[in-house]
Amino acid sequence: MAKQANLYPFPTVEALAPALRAYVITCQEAGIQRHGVFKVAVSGGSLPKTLAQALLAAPTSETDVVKWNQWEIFFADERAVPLDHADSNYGLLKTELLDKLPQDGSAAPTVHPVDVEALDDAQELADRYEQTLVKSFAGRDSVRLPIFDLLLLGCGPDGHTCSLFPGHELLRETSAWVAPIEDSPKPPPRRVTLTLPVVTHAVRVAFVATGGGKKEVMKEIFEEGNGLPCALVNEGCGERCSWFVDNAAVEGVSYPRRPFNL
Ligand SMILES: O=C1O[C@H](COP(=O)(O)O)[C@@H](O)[C@H](O)[C@H]1O
Repeated sequence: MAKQANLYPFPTVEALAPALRAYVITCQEAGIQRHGVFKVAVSGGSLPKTLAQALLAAPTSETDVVKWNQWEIFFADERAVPLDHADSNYGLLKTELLDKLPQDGSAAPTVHPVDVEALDDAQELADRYEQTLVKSFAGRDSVRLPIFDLLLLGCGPDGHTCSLFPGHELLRETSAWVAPIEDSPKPPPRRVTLTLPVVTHAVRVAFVATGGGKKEVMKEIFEEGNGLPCALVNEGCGERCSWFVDNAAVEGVSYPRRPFNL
């Protein structure tokens, strides 16, 4: 039987953050070993804050190093708004994390925001972002689907991830890498998102879900699935998928927990 997604619960976000850091650094080292860079896509929402807590912490050993200059950061989804808009996932990551890195060149990841020249046309915005991926991944995967070293994802209270929403036709997309959405049920309505095949093709996928507000949907994802986007990622990735959660988010959820060990 295929192995299932890993569920790692922690008492608090403070306890979760060092484990998330260790996991990301392991993925970073694997990516650098494979192709000299670490290609990671990140979500917006509550993720960047927890990620910053994990990655901005002081190193605890010689190998506990975030090699920012070898990171290539993409966005798992983005809203069609200017990059300094309050709804921008890029803007959020910048405020929470990128602006807090040393600005002297010693920690300068390559960051790939969407092309703001195309904000008025979601299809064009998606096509241009797909071209950004094609350029970055070309020659390496030659190139049915890009293979991210890691996707860092959030889980909405309705079970959405990226901008893939429950029951939406986008869940049936099979050929695009990046797709537009004009009718997101969560505002703002116009967005672009990595598609499900790209998400499930990543080397590793990590969800971060914290707080009691997530516990009903976590129960549904892990006990029933119900075709929820997060459950589809679990099914598509199996053990390549890991969930970093606090106890509040999984209270009452029947699913085997794993102790976090790398
Ligand atoms: O709209 C979005 O929501 C999801 C989930 O956000 P959260 O605040 O519930 O963690 C997020 O992962 C996605 O990137 C964002 O565009």
